[in-house]
Amino acid sequence: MEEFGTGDPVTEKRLRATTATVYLGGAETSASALHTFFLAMVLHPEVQAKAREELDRVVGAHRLPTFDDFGSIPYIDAIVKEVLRWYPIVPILMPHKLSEDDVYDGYLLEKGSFVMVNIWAILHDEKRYTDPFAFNPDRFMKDGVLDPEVFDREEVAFGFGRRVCPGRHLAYETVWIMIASVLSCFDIRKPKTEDGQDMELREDFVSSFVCEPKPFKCEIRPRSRQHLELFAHP
Ligand code: HEM
Repeated sequence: MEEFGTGDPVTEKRLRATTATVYLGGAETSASALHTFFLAMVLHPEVQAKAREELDRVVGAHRLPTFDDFGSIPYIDAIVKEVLRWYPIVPILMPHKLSEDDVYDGYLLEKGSFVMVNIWAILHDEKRYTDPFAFNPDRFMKDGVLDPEVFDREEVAFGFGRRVCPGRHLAYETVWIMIASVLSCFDIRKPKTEDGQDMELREDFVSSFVCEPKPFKCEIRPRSRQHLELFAHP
């Protein structure tokens, strides 16, 4: 740090605090989103098949997806949006204190009041989302592209106003590239029981400040030797 910085202790303290904040704010949340993604894929092989059709067509089998593919593989965006909507990582936000009087839906909210946003309710509102408890990325698609008419709020999952998640773009892109890369190369399935049947899995989530699936078993198999090589040595 000294080599690149000023050696100023205040700067160093800020750098340490910023690094810790990035880690504390970003590590568990992004990992939880991926955890939710794996559960959704085990439960919905038809979504994997659709994503793979898009990936094979646009990206092909000789390279991994990159950020240059952004905009060309909209179904992957639809999956990211649905992962963040289906079980929002932070279902109820920390209290926000109003810095001035506000009016919402005819109600006066006085300066100094605490407001807690219910992200879960917004993202499961039946008026906006048909069958809101179902995992269905197609709700964000129309005619093969993202539907601009859908109340698309992966942003809702990242909060609002001055305290909105500052890591939201990094988080979205991290989750996007992970999902695109994993689906390019791997098949995610229910594990088999001893008598060869698919093991039953349920949507079972930890209910705490950060929402993520309880541990579950799944099989993650390379689609082929070529896909495995590609993932290991991109
Ligand atoms: C899928 C991943 C993520 C989700 C769902 C998420 C969600 C959220 C939410 C809902 C808030 C509270 C916003 C509010 O109160 O209005 C928040 C705050 C915050 N997030 Fe994230 N986040 C994610 C990833 C990240 C990453 C990658 C970073 C850092 C690189 C990060 C850093 C922070 C910080 C520092 C805050 C506190 C902001 C403040 O209070 O001013 N988050 N996040």
